Amino acid sequence: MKSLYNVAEIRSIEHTMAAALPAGTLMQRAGEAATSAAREMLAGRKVLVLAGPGNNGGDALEVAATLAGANTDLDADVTVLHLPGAVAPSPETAQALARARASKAHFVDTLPLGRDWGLIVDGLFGIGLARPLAGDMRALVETINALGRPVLALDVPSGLDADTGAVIGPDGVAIHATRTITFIADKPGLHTYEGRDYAGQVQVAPLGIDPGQRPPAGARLNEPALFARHLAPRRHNSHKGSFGDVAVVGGAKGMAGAPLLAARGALFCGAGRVFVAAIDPVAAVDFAQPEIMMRDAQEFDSGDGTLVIGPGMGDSVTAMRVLFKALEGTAPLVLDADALNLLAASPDLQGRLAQRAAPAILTPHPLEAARLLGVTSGVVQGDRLAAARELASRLNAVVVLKGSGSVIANATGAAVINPTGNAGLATAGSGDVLAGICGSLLAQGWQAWEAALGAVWVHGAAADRLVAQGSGPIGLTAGELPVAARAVFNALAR
Ligand SMILES: NC(=O)C1=CN([C@@H]2O[C@H](COP(=O)(O)OP(=O)(O)OC[C@H]3O[C@@H](n4cnc5c(N)ncnc54)[C@H](O)[C@@H]3O)[C@@H](O)[C@H]2O)[C@@H](O)CC1
Ligand SMILES: Nc1ncnc2c1ncn2[C@@H]1O[C@H](COP(=O)(O)OP(=O)(O)O)[C@@H](O)[C@H]1O
Ligand SMILES: [K+]
Repeated sequence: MKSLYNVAEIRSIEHTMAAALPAGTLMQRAGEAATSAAREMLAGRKVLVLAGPGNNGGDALEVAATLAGANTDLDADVTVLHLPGAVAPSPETAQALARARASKAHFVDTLPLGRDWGLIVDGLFGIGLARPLAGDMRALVETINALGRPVLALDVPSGLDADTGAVIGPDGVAIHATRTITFIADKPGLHTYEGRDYAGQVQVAPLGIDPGQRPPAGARLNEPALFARHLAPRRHNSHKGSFGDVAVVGGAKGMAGAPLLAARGALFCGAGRVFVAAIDPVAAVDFAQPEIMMRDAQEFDSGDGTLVIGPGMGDSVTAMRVLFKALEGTAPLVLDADALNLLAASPDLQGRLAQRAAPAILTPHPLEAARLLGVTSGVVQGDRLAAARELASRLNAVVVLKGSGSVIANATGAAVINPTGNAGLATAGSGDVLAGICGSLLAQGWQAWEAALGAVWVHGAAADRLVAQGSGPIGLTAGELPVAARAVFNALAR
């Protein structure tokens, strides 16, 4: 299980472990693990180590001391830019400083110009960052980022909030790392919002702390093990009725494509029968995908089938009526796009959704989530896990808060961050495909929680597959996702 611990949880584990070990052990282990990572990354002799005022700086000083130590086989030329704070360092950091001072590393007060660093080690701030980087510190981070050299961040890229993945602001900056070695356990902020861009490749160094001894984490990373129980091979003796019906309700005038994309997502991920119930019907058949059955939303009765409601649905009276009927019924629901906006405008509909017994998955992007919560999208993005959890608990549904590192949350407070996907998905219609995949898995009998986890994982992996094949991220189209999702899904099911 890929657990994600927030700062409070990490501090508590650290506290327990530090009490059980000789003083300074954890920092020495952090230094050793980071030194191995640094050696793997070296792209030249010259190493710049940035050491801040706290224990993150202590970790960096351990790295400097080892890289430039007497016992090393490395011919590294280590420069330490040490930025002590106003308060005295912790005993372990003081010890690391003494070790570094006694090594061949040379200490400087300002960043030397024009050096072609083979590696920069970022030990400015870790989980103790308390306010935005400002003044000289801000200028230093901007200069380092502009150098474009390989950067190994210790624990967290300096300036990034380890809980939320936001650059600590207002008006803050953060180190752009090539790789982050994070200590004790993985952290949510490295995987969502701005985290993926700033952290680069993430490596976890447990520092000898047995994962089995850690308390359960508040969040985790998505992985197929979380939904694997639904990934059974198909029985020979099956028929289209075995895999459920999906009806996509949407497609107001000028937005006929959105429900078709969702319908294809549903079809290619295995739903038995797929309908589009259009608010403003324009075609009797989709000639590119004739398997999809076209209906008029005003007359359509989906029976027990799963409803994916919202793609391109608009906010007409018809749309409202259809949504109201869906909420009154007992069908499993996926609510996306305009259905979410209509829901946001109606406390009555929100109450009805919360009272329903049948499963529901909501797939808001940050602005849709903000409308539902009555806040700005900045507030949502500022703490994506909290926003997703709050929505899930208010609306008694599984919520997928989309975006880089989509967050899946449920009404009991569980939260999962999805690691698949890439910026190729930042294109019109990819969310429609996701909604269709969610509906497809619900229709095939998956529990809502696992359907959301599976759909988000497969959707992201489909985009990763397309990028690996050269079809993105630039110019990747939503229409390519269903076929790629099918390949990913079948590979998982095998
Ligand atoms: N305590 C432990 O047992 C371990 C701690 N470790 C390291 O220790 C780090 C946490 O250490 P700390 O709690 O000392 O925190 P940090 O080293 O992240 O930073 C805290 C220091 O920075 C100052 N500060 C915070 N925000 C600032 C800002 N915007 N501008 C200027 N100064 C600012 C604080 O006043 C404090 O002096 C972890 O991220 C990890 O790297 C590791 O060595 C593993 C073991
Ligand atoms: N940078 C990114 N990295 C990973 N996934 C992304 C990224 N940008 C967008 N996505 C995903 O693409 C989809 C976009 O959905 P949405 O915003 O609803 O767009 P649309 O309504 O045009 O389909 C979501 O699944 C979202 O998580
Ligand atoms: K750091």
